[in-house]
Amino acid sequence: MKIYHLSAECYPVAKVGGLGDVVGALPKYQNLAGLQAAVVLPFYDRKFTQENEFETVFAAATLLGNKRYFFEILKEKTDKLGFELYLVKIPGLLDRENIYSYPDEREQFIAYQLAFLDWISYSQQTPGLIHCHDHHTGLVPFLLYHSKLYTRLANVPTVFTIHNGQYHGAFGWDKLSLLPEIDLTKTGLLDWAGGINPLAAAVKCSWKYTTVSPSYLEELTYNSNGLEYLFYTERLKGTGIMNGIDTEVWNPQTDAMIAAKFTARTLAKGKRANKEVLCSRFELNPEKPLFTFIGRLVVEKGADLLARAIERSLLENEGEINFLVLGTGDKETEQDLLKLKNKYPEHCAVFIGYDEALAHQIYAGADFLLMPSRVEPCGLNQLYALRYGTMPVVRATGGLRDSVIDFGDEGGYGIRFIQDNVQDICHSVFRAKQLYKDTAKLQQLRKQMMTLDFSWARSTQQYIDLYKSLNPII
Ligand SMILES: Nc1ncnc2c1ncn2[C@@H]1O[C@H](COP(=O)(O)OP(=O)(O)O[C@H]2O[C@H](CO)[C@@H](O)[C@H](O)[C@H]2O)[C@@H](O)[C@H]1O
Repeated sequence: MKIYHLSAECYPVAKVGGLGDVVGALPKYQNLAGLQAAVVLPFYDRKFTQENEFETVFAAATLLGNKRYFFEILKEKTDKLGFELYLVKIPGLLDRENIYSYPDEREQFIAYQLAFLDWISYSQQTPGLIHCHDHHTGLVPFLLYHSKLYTRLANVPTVFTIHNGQYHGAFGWDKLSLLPEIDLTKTGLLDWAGGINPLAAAVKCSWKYTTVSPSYLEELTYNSNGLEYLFYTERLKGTGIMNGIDTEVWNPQTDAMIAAKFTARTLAKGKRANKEVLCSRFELNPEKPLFTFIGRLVVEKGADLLARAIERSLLENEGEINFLVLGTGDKETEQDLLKLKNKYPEHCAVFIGYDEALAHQIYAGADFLLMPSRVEPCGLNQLYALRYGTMPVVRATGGLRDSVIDFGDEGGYGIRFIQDNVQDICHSVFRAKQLYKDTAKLQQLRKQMMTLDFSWARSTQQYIDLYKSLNPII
C-alpha cells in the first residue's frame, strides 16, 4: 500500500536545510526495505523541475476561500530518485522559484494540502498511510478526519514528524474561510493560543508524531516556542527516531563535489588535499587548524554568538587557528561576520550564500565543525562531518547530544560543551587546538569517526515498525 510523504522540501528538487535531506533520503531507503513510499511536494520553478520530464496524472480545481484555483499533479517520469515524486502545480500560487517567504505563504501551503487531499479523494485512492513533515503539511491530519469532503479517507493513519518545533506556521482565525467545510465542533483541535496553529493541530490529530532524535522528544516539553504544555500532555503519542544520512550522497569515497576522494585508509592524504584546495580558495594558511560553521545564520543555531566567539578565540590563540563560515540568514549576523572577515582576513573567511558543492568541500577539507546550536532537533551537519573525518564541536543539545560523544569520555570522538555562550565555545576551540597538535591521536579519532554508522538502515526500520503498528498491511 502506498505511503505518501508530504513536505515543503526534498533534495535534490528543493532544499533549504535538513528537512530536504531527510525527505530526499528516507523514502528511498523505505522503498529499498520493501515499502511503497512516494513524495508529494509543492511545485517550484527550479533547476530540477526545469531539467526533468513530468507527466500530468491528475488535474482539477480547488476552492481556497472564494477563489477557485486550477491545479495539476505532475509525476516525475523515471522515478530516478528512488521513489515516485509528485508535484502540486497551481498557476499563480505554486509555480515560483523560492520555497519560503512569500507574503501569501499561508495560502500557498493551504492550497498545496487541499490539492493533495482532493487528488487522493477524487482519484479513489486509499493510501496505507500519510506521513506529514513540519507545519507546512500540518493541517492534513485535521482535514482528513474532520472535513466532510474527505470522510472516505477517515481511516487512513497519519504520522507527523517534527523537524523543527520552533516554527508553527500559525495564523489568525480570520483565515478559517480558506479551509473547506469542516466540523465546527472540532475547531478546538486547530487552536492554540487564540490562533490556528498547524503544528499544534498536527500533534493533536495525527495518530502518532515523531521527533528527529530521542532527546528532542523530551526537549519539546520545555522548549517549543509556546507548545510546551501540548507536548507534555501528548507525550505518549510521540516517538524519537534519530535521522540517518544518505550514504550515497554523502560518501567521501565517491563524492563528485570534493577535490580529492578518500577513505578511512587514505584519510590523511585526502583530508590534506581537500584542505589545501579549500584554503587556497579562501586565502587561509592550510598549516593551521581550520574551524568551520555551515548553516542557517539564525539564533536557533547559535549563529549570533559566532562573530564574538571567533574574535575572542583568534585573540586568545594568537592567530594560531583559522575559521571559515558558510551560511545565510539574519542580516545583522551576516554583517557582523563580514566585518570580522575584513578585520582578520588572514584568519577568517566568510561566504554568505547557499552553496551545496562548497558545503561538501568544507566537510571534506575542514578539521573541526562548530555547532553552537541553542536548539538542534537532530542536526545532520555533525553526521556529515563525522563521515568525512571532520571532528564536530557541538553544544550538547537534542540530536547533537544523541550523536556526539566527547573524546575525553570512553569511546568518544568529538567535542561537547554545555552552555550556549561565547566562553564555552572558546574553551572548546582551545581544546580542539590542543588536540590538533597531537597528530597521532587526532588521526586515530578521525578514523574512528569515519567508521561510525549513521546510515538510514536502523532508522528506516524504526519508521517501518511505527507504520506497521498503525497499519499492519502496509
Ligand atoms: N549556506 C549553506 N550552503 C550549503 N548547504 C547548507 C547551507 N546551510 C545549510 N546547509 C545544509 O543544510 C543542511 C542543514 O541541515 P540541519 O539538519 O543541520 O539543519 P536544519 O535546521 O535546516 O534542519 C532541521 O531539520 C533537520 C532534519 O530533520 C534536523 O536535523 C535539524 O536539527 C532541524 O533543525 C545540511 O545538509 C547543510 O550542509
